[in-house]
Amino acid sequence: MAEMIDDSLMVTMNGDLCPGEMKEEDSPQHEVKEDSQSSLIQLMSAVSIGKTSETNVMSIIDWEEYFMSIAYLVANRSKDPSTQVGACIVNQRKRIVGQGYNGMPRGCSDDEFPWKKVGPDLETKYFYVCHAEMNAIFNKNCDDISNCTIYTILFPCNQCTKTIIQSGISEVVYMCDKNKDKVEAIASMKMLDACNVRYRQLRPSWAGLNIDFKQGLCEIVKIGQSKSIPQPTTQQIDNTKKRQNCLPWDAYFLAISILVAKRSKCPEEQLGACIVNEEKRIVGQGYNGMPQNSRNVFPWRTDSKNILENKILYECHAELNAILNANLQVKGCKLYTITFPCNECAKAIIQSGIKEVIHLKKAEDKDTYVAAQIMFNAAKVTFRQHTPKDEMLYVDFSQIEL
Ligand SMILES: O=c1ccn([C@H]2C[C@H](O)[C@@H](COP(=O)(O)O)O2)c(=O)[nH]1
Repeated sequence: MAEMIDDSLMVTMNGDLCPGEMKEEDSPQHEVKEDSQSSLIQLMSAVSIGKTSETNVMSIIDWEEYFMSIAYLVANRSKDPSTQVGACIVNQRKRIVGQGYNGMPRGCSDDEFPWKKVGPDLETKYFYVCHAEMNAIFNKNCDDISNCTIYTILFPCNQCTKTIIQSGISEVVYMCDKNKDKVEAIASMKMLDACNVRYRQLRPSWAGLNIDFKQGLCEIVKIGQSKSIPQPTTQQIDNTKKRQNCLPWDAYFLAISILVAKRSKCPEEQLGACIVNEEKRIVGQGYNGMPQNSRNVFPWRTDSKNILENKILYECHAELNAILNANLQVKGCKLYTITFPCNECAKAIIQSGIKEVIHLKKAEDKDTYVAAQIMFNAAKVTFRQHTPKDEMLYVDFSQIEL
């Protein structure tokens, strides 16, 4: 049975939630101990935080939209000239544990293997290309993905379905079922039904994703709203050769960081970060938020004379959360982030063994960033600003006919 997704969620300036917001325990932020938390709650009541007269709102991407958006963004790495598919695997704590797109097997050159759709079997892509779902499973960043959900653009074929079932995934959420009458899809359904793996279609309420590298912002483009959004240039595609305009790695990881930021409830600035290992696997992602399980008791404001009523003492930064959310070793990894890390995050980056920081925006001239740079230099953590070639990336959700 198909399920509708929620509209984007809104949060008010003081952190109050609008109807339908996820409970705080659903947040993938790092955990805090319950006992230390209760004393904090008392403290917060004592300083009577909570209501402010401010009415600013910030849009937050819904979990399901977020995971499917990740799948669409990942698809932008595919070299397949005709169909770019993406998939992402999510565990019960709502952490992304695997991402993949359709491509040739490791070591099989994208330039040498065929991308043709028609011709003698051995000369078409079909015998060689690995599907997005299979790649997401093989790219997993933890040992066990049982009871996870896979978000995928296409309903999985029978081969991927076998891999999904054998890896213990318990739910498949897909957008497009254009292949539903093909024998491969029918076989998939038979296997999923027999093995009690749930599957459902996500009906899109959005047309695409507009990633603005200049501002470090992401806009969800709803259906019917797309006219104001710059459309990708249409060029003649040669679908016998590898796709040329695939998103470069640095731009891709920064785009992921921008999308991750869209989960942040911070009304002032939504920030995101991701950590990438040598194999180019994303091992951790994070956004700025209050400590996990803090039940929205902490303020988002920044303007109170009483420092205990401001967010600064409580907010966990995106970089810290990405490190704490990592499922694999972060030693030797790269960290991609929208803004240059503050001195506190710099300490966490250095202590965790991260070796390179790639930031989208220029570091502001403030002591916290100067201190971070001094420490990075001393610790031999390299850092560089990366400005993607294109200022905007439009991720088109209608690229695959629904
Ligand atoms: O579930 C699926 C089904 C297909 N793919 C990949 C395999 C190919 O690279 C393309 C399909 O190419 P067409 O030109 O549309 O036949 O999509 C996948 O990753 N997952």
